[in-house]
Amino acid sequence: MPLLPLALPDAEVLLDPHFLPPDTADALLIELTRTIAWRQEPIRLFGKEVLQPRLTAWHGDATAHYQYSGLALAPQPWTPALLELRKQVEAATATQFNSVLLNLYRAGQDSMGWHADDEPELGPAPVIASVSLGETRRFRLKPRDPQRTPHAPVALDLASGSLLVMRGATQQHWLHAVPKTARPVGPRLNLTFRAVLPR
Ligand SMILES: O=C(O)CCC(=O)C(=O)O
Ligand SMILES: [Fe+2]
Repeated sequence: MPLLPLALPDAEVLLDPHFLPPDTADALLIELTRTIAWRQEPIRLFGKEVLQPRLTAWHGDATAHYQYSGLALAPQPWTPALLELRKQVEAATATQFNSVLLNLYRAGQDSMGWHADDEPELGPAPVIASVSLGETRRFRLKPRDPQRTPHAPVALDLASGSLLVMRGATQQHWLHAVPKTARPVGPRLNLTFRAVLPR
């Protein structure tokens, strides 16, 4: 299925809800849940050390160092499953990626707060390619400055096997989040492929 653009001002967001066949998505979810060395990283939130409300892992080329929410992350090496998925994502997006951030939302209380992927090492207009596996969770987007970008917040339900691409000025003008949900939900695994610039 093709990537279809969403009509949003000051952004380039594209979605393919059926990027991976359901069987492939299911198998990948099981394999990655089992084999990735998941960690719950501490972050500083309003001056306090807390644990991130999700599990994470960072894989990529040895040169792809990355700062994330104040964490300096050295990448773990690519695994065969991650390399295969990268190949498919690169073909679909005509973009090359040297790293991937994995997030495991164990249940509804796991989340990601409002942010933009605007770290300097991603460059001014990064392409972020996001594959979701497992439980459908709501992904929200809202303008950073509603004066400049007059648009209501957007909610996308990212189902298993979907591919979401954010590129162009999206990170400059929009924020995104995966809020907690009170619904009883199973695990969701998300992979965001990124191109980290050399230091
Ligand atoms: O889980 C998601 O869909 C979003 C992940 C995300 O925004 C990130 O890794 O920066
Ligand atoms: Fe993000």
